[in-house]
Order: sequence, then structure tokens, then C-alpha cells
Amino acid sequence: MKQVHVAVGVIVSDQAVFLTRRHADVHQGGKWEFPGGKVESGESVAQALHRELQEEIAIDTLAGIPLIKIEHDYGDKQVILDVFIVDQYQGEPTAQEGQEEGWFMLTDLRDLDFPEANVKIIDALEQYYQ
Ligand SMILES: Nc1nc2c([nH]c(=O)n2[C@H]2C[C@H](O)[C@@H](COP(=O)(O)OP(=O)(O)OP(=O)(O)O)O2)c(=O)[nH]1
Ligand SMILES: [Mg+2]
Repeated sequence: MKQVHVAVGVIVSDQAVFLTRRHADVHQGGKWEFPGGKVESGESVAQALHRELQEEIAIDTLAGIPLIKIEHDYGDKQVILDVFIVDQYQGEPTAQEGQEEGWFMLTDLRDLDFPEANVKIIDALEQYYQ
């Protein structure tokens, strides 16, 4: 079974969260996601978070607050999502890989089409911001 360790950033500004939509042809394609990606060998999770957010949305992460770590089995792939709140960063988040992007109010996240594992992220966010 494939298992991947993923660094995930919840980009927060003024009660809104920046999301991108996964390309149709990849794992969990077409769904909204918090930007992020695989931790490479020799890299820490914090380094991966910083690198992925630079690559995918062109921001410089100044700090990441650990939110939750989720293990999820999709059947075809097992993921460990290491999720951080990123509310201190430089630059304006912009999708760099042609993905659809948008800012969504924290209170509207439940209505979006996310990968299954993200339900727990949204639960944790509600707890954190309540
Ligand atoms: N970035 C991100 N990945 C998520 C979320 N929820 C979720 O289940 N995943 C899963 C989908 C993928 O299987 C995995 C992320 O891996 P990925 O393939 O996008 O990794 P990557 O950005 O490094 O891309 P690449 O190396 O394949 O180009 O985590 C989420 O909110 N954000
Ligand atoms: Mg990615």
C-alpha cells in the first residue's frame, strides 16, 4: 500500500481560508484542498510546508501552527496529513499550477466538495476558532 506523508497549510486571513481545486486527473481529483504536498526524503514537515506553499501558491510562510495530524486510508492510497494553520505569511496566495482558487469563509467550508479526510480538518478548525 502506498503511504504518503503530506504537509498541509490552512491559509487564514480575516475569517477566510484560501483553497485550490485539485486537477481532475490526480488522486482525489476535482476536489477542493488546502494547499500542500508530499514531504520529501531528508526534509522536515516544516520545510515541506514552506516549500510546497512557495511552489503551489507563491507565499512565504512565516509561521505554521500545528492543528491536527490525520491518518486516512483511501483504499488505493494511505495518507498522513500534517496540518498547520498559516496566518502569518508574505505575498498574496495565487495558484501557480493553473488550479482553480478561491477564498472561502470558515463557516462555509462544510458545503464544499473535499477529500474525505478533510472532515476532521474542518472539525478541528471549528474548534480552534470557536
Ligand atoms: N494538499 C492536500 N492534500 C490532501 C488534502 N486532503 C487529502 O486527502 N489530501 C491527499 C490527496 C493526495 O493523495 C495527497 C497530497 O499529495 P499530492 O499528490 O497533492 O502531493 P504533491 O503536492 O507533493 O504533488 P505531486 O508531488 O504529486 O506533484 O494528500 C488537502 O486538503 N490538501
Ligand atoms: Mg499538492
